[in-house]
Amino acid sequence: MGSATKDVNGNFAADKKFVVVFVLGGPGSGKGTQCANIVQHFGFTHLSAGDLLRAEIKSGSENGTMIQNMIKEGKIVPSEVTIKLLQQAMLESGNDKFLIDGFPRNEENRAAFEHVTKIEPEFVLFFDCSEEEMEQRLLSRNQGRVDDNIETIRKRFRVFVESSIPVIEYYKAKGKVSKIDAGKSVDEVFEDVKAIFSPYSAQAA
Ligand SMILES: Nc1ncnc2c1ncn2[C@@H]1O[C@H](COP(=O)(O)OP(=O)(O)O)[C@@H](O)[C@H]1O
Ligand SMILES: Nc1ccn([C@@H]2O[C@H](COP(=O)(O)OP(=O)(O)O)[C@@H](O)[C@H]2O)c(=O)n1
Ligand SMILES: [Mg+2]
Repeated sequence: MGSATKDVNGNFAADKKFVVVFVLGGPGSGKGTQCANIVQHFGFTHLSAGDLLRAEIKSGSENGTMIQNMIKEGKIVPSEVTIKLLQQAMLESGNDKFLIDGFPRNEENRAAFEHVTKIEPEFVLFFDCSEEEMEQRLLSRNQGRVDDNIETIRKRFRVFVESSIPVIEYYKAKGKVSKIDAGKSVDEVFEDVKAIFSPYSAQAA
């Protein structure tokens, strides 16, 4: 049970009780799909940075236009915006175990989150998938997303290679990355995911 208290700066500096798993992988690698499965089996709260940013656009926030433009271009929104949304969602959830999906996506995201929250991830789940497969999946995702078109997809692949892979390498050097072959079927991937999360099953509701 987490007592999700904030300190005076509105951050989690004094609270070490949160369990955070970063869920990373290229666009279309299956992060959201597998997080939904993990939530059901292991009692985590799923926070997708992309979903939070899209909700912020819909809410009519003053940052909405900026966020929308960045997403259309496949660019990474400044950390302060995304981290604020993540912190709010963590506090509102009342939970103490989180899957943070699609974050940190670059070095700025990573360093700022660590600085502001003082939270170190338990581990990083990395969904490894070929660009050919991810492209197919994104082009048939059919969620009406402004960034699921071939032009933006190519830009997102470039951002993933140039900015997000270095974050995965950073955690790999710390021995924190669990890499999953995400090119298989949803059920097969979840079998591998389950094996990684089994130490957490005793804590599930
Ligand atoms: N293992 C899989 N095999 C085939 N299609 C998948 C698989 N995992 C997810 N998908 C589909 O691919 C698309 C992208 O998955 P999603 O979970 O949204 O990925 P991400 O969050 O990494 O972008 C969705 O339409 C989803 O239903
Ligand atoms: N940490 C993050 C995560 C997403 N985003 C933005 O949101 C877009 C969609 O992210 P997403 O995680 O929903 O995308 P998928 O990898 O799930 O396809 C990204 O391409 C970025 O423009 C961001 O700026 N910063
Ligand atoms: Mg997603």
